Amino acid sequence: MSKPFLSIERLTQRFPDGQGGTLTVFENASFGIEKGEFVCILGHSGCGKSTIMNILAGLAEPTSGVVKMDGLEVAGPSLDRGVVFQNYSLLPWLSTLKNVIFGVKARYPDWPRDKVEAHARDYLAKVGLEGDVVHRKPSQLSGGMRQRVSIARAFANHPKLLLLDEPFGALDALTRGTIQDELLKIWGGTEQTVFMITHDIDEAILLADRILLMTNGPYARVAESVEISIPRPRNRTEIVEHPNYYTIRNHLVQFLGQRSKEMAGERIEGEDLRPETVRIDQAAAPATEDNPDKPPLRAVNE
Ligand SMILES: Nc1ncnc2c1ncn2[C@@H]1O[C@H](COP(=O)(O)OP(=O)(O)OP(=O)(O)O)[C@@H](O)[C@H]1O
Repeated sequence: MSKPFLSIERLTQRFPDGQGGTLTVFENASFGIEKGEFVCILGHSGCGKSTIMNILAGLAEPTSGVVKMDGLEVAGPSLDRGVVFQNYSLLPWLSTLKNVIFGVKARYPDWPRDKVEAHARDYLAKVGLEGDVVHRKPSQLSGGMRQRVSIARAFANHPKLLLLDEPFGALDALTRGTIQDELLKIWGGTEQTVFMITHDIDEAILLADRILLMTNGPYARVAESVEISIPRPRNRTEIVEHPNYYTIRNHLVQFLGQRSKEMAGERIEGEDLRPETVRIDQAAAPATEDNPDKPPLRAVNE
């Protein structure tokens, strides 16, 4: 089998637990992400999602294991990997436009000034920021606008991998909805691979090709990889009509509400613990007479 674009191999993270012992957040976690995939990760607070993201970004080193992108080991941060955090991380002394230009200049040092500026404006326009607003400083923008700038800045740099750590966590539901749509639009036109942490099940179903489900820690595991068998383009109002929507949603709710806790702390021996692939497709296998209300669910081990 050929290696995926991003390959997480036997990742283990231990921290001192503050009482003279060791906390094992996860052990021998392995999974892959294909080029162009949009993958969300769901799990309860403290299971280790941000730790995984920081390792993928090259901002932290695991206790053991490796991450490879395009076959090369991730060691330290790189412009090939863009990160968007919940707290925006814009440069407060620069205007909106200059915040984006700053990143583009670093990425494409040979581009002439006007090309850099046009490119930055183009990406800001894709998230609905045009006109005078691009000259405002971050402190003069609303939370939703600031997050749009962060997303425009990240996409404008064409990173091979985009890491989003709960980018909409601090936004109200309406703004969140609009920016999710913008994110889908901006991602749809690229080959970009996205790995995103969210706590919002509906957001994950709307955006993702695949959702990774983590059990509670310690010894958390990426237990399942749930394929979102709903065609694109998707939109918030129509997606709920799809026959797979509620079956997938119920599966995720059940995992997070019950199974993630039942499996908590379970230490599984193994060198290479991979998630089980779950495909839920009502259309492919409709409910039968013997089994009228239990949706068919196929779990495939890869
Ligand atoms: N530098 C550190 N030193 C010690 N323990 C740490 C450190 N960083 C994280 N942890 C612990 O590792 C575990 C995983 O933390 P992490 O932030 O990755 O969780 P998370 O799933 O992202 O949580 P949330 O959803 O609340 O952001 C937690 O128990 C946390 O307390």
